[in-house]
Amino acid sequence: MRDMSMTLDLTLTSLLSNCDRLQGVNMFSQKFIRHALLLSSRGKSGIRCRFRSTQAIAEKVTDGFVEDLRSIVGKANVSTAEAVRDQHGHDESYHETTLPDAVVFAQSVEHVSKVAKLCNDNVVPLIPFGSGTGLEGGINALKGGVCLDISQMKNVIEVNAEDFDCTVESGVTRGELNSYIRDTGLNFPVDPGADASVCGMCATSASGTNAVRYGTMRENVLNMEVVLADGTVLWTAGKNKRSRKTSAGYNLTNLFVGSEGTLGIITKATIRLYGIPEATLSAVVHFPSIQEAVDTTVQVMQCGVPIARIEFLDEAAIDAFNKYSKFDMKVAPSLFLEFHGSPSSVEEQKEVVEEIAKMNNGSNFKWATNADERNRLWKARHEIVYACTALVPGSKPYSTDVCVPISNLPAVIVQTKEMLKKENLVGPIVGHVGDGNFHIFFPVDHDHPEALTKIKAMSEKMSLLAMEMHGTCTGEHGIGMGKRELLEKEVGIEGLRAMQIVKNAFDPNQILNPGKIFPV
Ligand SMILES: Cc1cc2c(cc1C)N(C[C@H](O)[C@H](O)[C@H](O)COP(=O)(O)OP(=O)(O)OC[C@H]1O[C@@H](n3cnc4c(N)ncnc43)[C@H](O)[C@@H]1O)c1[nH]c(=O)[nH]c(=O)c1N2
Ligand SMILES: O=C(O)C(=O)Cc1ccccc1
Ligand SMILES: [Mn+2]
Repeated sequence: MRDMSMTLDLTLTSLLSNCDRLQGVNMFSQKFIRHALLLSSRGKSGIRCRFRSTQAIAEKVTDGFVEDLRSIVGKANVSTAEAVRDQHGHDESYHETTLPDAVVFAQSVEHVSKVAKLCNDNVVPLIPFGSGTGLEGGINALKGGVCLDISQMKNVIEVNAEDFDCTVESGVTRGELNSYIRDTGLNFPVDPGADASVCGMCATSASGTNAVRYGTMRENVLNMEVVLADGTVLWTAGKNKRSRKTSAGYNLTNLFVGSEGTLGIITKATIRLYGIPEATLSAVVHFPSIQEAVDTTVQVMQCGVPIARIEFLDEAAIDAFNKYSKFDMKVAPSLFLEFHGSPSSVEEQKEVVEEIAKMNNGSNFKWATNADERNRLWKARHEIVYACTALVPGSKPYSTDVCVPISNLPAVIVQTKEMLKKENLVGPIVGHVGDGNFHIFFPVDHDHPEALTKIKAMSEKMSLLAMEMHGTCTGEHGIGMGKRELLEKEVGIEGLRAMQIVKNAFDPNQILNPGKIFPV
């Protein structure tokens, strides 16, 4: 990697030689900027990073640049059509669309590397696009530029069934992978509700309903092929490596997990697989209060039951769930459970959990033993966002995503519910409560900006409460656009600065997904 002074020189050179960017700035400011840049190049100013992060991005997707993109990936794999740019300018959340100038459909890592180099040389923003299912505006092109869609790279490179691992290209989704490996008796259990790309899941450090048993992406990625901003291709744990453990230097794999497209483009991932359990049993149980449902969860976890799924839905979420997925469950705070293991272990887990739930006044246990019933239940759980969205036609999802140590979960959920009542806000609550993680769903209608202001204030309050209770503002959706202002509060100014140093070292020209993660 280049050293920092060289980086700065390059940045300054490209800034000073591209004065078209300064045209909208008045003469006095232009003079000041030039002077400041020259001073900073001589090490006399503390504003270096500032200019790098805010001024270094050019909007230079000219016809010539688009031709250069076409010469790399072929004419058919570049689009500047408005509909295509629109489709790539937003994810599934409420964040309003911001269009890239061009969309490139990469077919190989060589394409990705050459496109990155071209963008870097021309200081053009580059935004990796997995499958567009994110919930924090991660793919919005805040500064225009090139959206790099890597969803067509769909090879499963290898499956090492005997080692319980496999390597996939960036476009393979978790559903596609699980269909592909079905005959091996293995599966990849990490399951955000959507059929996201595995590499996109690495990029957001995704998890979902069964992280409580199998971990999040962080625990399940062994290695990744990554393309850096300047086109360099590397493997985070070394080429062809897939050992379960390593103490070899810095953990680059973990650095790229959760980097949200801001440090590099993940073109392949080597991930862990698990045996499909011999026996599986699902259940639903209802409670008189949220407190009793969540207390049950805490006690189940504290008893060390190796539960595969323990999901909370409050009465508002159950109501939406019933209406959308045609169930008729009791409208009450509920837990959806799943046990995996040998028949005897599943039976033992069932007995312990049933007893704990009954002690907390859980009732109306319904057991789903056959695969069709179970699949119907979990499909509907995964569609809860759409169920909630359907309550307010024309709305888009705003999700909160706090996560706290399990013993603090009952207090945080109960206080959150009280805050909702006080603010007169409607928001179904669902949670991966075994991990101490839960979401409030807020429907956002962009015709009512005042409602969005209120929702944002509530979301911030919740995040601050979670942090106070030793938790995080995002357990699994990432910072994206929505949580940028909370990052410093969570990791402290020193933590934020360390992250910025890492960002600047990997992406000196600030081309990779600009405007994400870091506060504006
Ligand atoms: C109905 C529903 C339900 C859920 C969720 C979504 C939806 C629609 N999600 C969120 C979502 O599925 C999750 O964030 C995925 O990991 C996003 O993967 P995509 O491939 O869609 O990334 P997407 O294309 O949306 O990109 C997300 C971010 O990652 C970056 N990125 C994507 N691919 C990359 C790559 N190959 N290299 C580098 N950067 C890349 C992008 O630049 C962006 O910043 C979720 N999540 C969760 O954790 N738990 C859950 O329970 C749910 N539930
Ligand atoms: O279903 C989930 O677990 C999610 O993470 C998605 C989500 C988003 C917003 C509210 C509820 C659920
Ligand atoms: Mn979730």
